[in-house]
Amino acid sequence: TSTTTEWAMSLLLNHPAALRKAQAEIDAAVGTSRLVTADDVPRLAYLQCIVSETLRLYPAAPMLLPHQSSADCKVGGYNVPSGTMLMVNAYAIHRDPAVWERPLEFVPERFEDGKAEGRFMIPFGMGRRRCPGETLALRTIGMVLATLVQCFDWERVDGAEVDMTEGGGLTIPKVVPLEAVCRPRPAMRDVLQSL
Ligand code: HEM
Repeated sequence: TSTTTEWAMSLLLNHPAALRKAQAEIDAAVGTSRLVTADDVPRLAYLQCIVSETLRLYPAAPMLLPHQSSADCKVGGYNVPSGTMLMVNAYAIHRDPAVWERPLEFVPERFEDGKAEGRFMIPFGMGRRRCPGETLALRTIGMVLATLVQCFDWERVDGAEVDMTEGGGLTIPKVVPLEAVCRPRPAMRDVLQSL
């Protein structure tokens, strides 16, 4: 959850227009006289698009978790004997140019108005062993992002692009942890001071 939030904020810092659009959406839906709440998050359609696009580009478990075939089976024409360890490359599936236009670019709009419906995305796996923490994770990421975007103006350190190098392994950490400059938004000062 924290890794995905860090990728999302990194992407927003490198795409200030998307950050402004998310802030405008929250201002219109929630205003600046109170903090965004968990009940608001489902109504923040663009914010959800940002989370989806982040999970498409940087799925926290890029190879899902290892599975093992419980019986001999055939997958995509390959014979898979019982007891074989199987890895699913969700990272490659999410960046497949046959499925996604401009697959390497951050374009949250591709998820707007159900446009991406039917496209195959599996950041939480699928089937019986699908991630049971999905709802909690999506709610947490949505709430944290919405609060950070509503309460603060964000800038890159010295204006330099945020480094997006990906670390290897079972998860997909940022090699260079995100550093950013945040300032309380003047319109939110009263709300923040009353906390
Ligand atoms: C962005 C956040 C998260 C992502 C991307 C994610 C992704 C995944 C993936 C890909 C799997 C493997 C699914 C498969 O075997 O095909 C998994 C399994 C699992 N996840 Fe998550 N997860 C996230 C957050 C969480 C949270 C917050 C919790 C718990 C509070 C959680 C609990 C679990 C558990 C217990 C399993 C094992 C399920 C099983 O094998 O039956 N996950 N997750």
